[in-house]
Amino acid sequence: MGVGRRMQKQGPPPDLGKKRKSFEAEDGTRGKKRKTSENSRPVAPSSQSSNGKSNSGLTQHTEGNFVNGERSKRNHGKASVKSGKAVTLGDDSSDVDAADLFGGFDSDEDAITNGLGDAALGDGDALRDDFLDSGSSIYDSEPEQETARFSDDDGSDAEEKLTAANIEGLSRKLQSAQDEEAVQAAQELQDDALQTNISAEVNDLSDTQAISAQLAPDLQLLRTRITDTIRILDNFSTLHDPSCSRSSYTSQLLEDICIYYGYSPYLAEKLFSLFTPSEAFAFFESNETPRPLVIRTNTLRTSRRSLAQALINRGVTLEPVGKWSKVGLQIFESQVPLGATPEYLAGHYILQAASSFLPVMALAPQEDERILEMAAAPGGKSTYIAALMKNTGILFANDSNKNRAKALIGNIHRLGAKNTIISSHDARAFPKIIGGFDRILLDAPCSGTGVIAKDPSVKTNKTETDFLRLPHLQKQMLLAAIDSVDHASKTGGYVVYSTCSVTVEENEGVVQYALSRRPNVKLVETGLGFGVEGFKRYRGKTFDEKMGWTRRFYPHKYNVDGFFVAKLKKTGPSPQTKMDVKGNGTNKGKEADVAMVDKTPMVDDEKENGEDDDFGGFDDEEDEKIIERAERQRLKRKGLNPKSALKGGKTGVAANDADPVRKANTTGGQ
Ligand SMILES: C[S@@+](CC[C@H](N)C(=O)[O-])C[C@H]1O[C@@H](n2cnc3c(N)ncnc32)[C@H](O)[C@@H]1O
Repeated sequence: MGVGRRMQKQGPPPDLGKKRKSFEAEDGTRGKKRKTSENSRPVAPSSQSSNGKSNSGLTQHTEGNFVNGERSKRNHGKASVKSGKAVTLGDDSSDVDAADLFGGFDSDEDAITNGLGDAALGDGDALRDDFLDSGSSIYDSEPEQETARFSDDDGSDAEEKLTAANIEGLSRKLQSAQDEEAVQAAQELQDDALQTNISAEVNDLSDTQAISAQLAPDLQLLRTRITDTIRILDNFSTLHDPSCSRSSYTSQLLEDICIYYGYSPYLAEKLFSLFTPSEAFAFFESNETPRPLVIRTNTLRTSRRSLAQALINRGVTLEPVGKWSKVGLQIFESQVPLGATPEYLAGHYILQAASSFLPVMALAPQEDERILEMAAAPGGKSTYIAALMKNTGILFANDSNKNRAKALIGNIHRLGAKNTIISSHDARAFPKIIGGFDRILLDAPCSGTGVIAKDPSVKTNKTETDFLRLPHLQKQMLLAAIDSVDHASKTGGYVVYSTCSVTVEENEGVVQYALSRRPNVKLVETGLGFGVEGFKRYRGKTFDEKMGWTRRFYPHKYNVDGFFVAKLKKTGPSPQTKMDVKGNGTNKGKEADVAMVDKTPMVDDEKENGEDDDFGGFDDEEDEKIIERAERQRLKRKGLNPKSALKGGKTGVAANDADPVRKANTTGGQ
């Protein structure tokens, strides 16, 4: 972390209405510039949206960063009230007592108890303190705020003007602004040509349309059109222009979103479909701001209170991350690099996103258990599991990527996890290697659509192929997890599945697939006292009725990375899976569910069942063809010869890119 960097408080964002009001205040007066993606297109008003010319000149747009403005004001306010001394920490920093910060917490607070997840999260009221009524009013549109929102459109005041006519007006404005800029640009080019004697080239560029297509649109107008369209879509029956369909408004909006935020049309549509239009807007907005920096106390080495005191003495401004966690500290400001303090080097803490605590809390590891984390590198969750196990029992921390496994080894050592065995296998092979686990965490490789604020490249580099390939891998991994857990465990028999993605294909779709293939598992509650319920229905598909027990965490609701957490309980042996591994020295002498059935490709039982839909199934061969075709196209687009790049035969798709495991390794988190 950079010196002096100040972070906003972890917590929910203000409601959209308030944001909008705040935005109006700022929007007309200031705006930061930010880049859009290369494949962004020029603004195409509804009447002209077929333009479709590429806009290579579109590199900047205005950030009406009202979310930040308001959030940071509010949050910092809260921080200074709660941790007043810390915030004003100066030379006499030693005066500050960490206990003040923690509101006189119990000295045992940091001693992690068994089943922390359930216990710590049981207090719904406490959670609401930290997450407030997170986003509950996001969909509300208070009349006076709505009026204010449109106040700078054209000076008119009435809601009835907020119709398609309004949008068309905006489109015209955008177009005329572009045209005007185009004319100016042409003039400038001519002037340049006169000076440089290259008038011939100027003539080539004299097509105003072509120039227009290369210029940045007026982003304030674009943003206004986005908010206007959202408003109409949210109140469609009363506000829409009868001559315009809902889908034309939606495609206009998506087009604007792609330009404004820099998403590929494919991903913008996928993410948009998860929310109401106004919530989608809040989601896209939140991806433009970083999440708070959080550290997790390593209770194997210290207590949160001692750690907080030590860091305060070094000039760090911090406070507990929220009542839902007893180990998290949110960092607001630091005079020292947090990855190099003596406390860091001594393993007293790890930098870890708050949402990464959640799968481990849902797993609720117990002392003396035998636990597996299937995809564990770089070890943020494994080291938390080891801490909750108080270094008892056995933790298997596995990751197929040997390079990433090195970071895992480093963290396991630094944080002093002594009950941990590190391995590097393809997680899908586990049922054949070792079983009998009381609990398994599968924090699966994913597309990273929950962490776009951290990695904006996700906006453009995730393709349709990724959303076939990743769920395919995730489904296989989840079946392997189920087949490796011990249904007869006295204390457990649980599998937690998590991703840092928000797409349904990678989450509910994967869980649904596992439920349909393994009747010996059922969904149970995560024990996390907050989070949005998982989808029970999506785009015409109906999921298991308990899918609402899975939890979705969104940046715009909780100011954490986007995350998904599902908890499954195994109720009986997997079909055809009994195999006694007693005596092979790998477990506590339990019967392990080594999944012989999984030695055969899982695609077989799908074929038997004849099911294959967007979420419920996959077909290896079919997928492979699609993946290969897409890979060829991608290579061609890059100007590479697919034949030489794709070594080998039919399945020789590609060394790095086409191997889901290798490719997935690039998307990870702590
Ligand atoms: C989201 S990251 C895991 C982050 C980790 N749980 C943590 O908290 O630090 C996903 C991991 O899955 C690993 N991975 C990908 N495919 C795998 C496979 N087939 N078997 C095992 N691990 C795999 C990647 O190397 C990557 O480290």
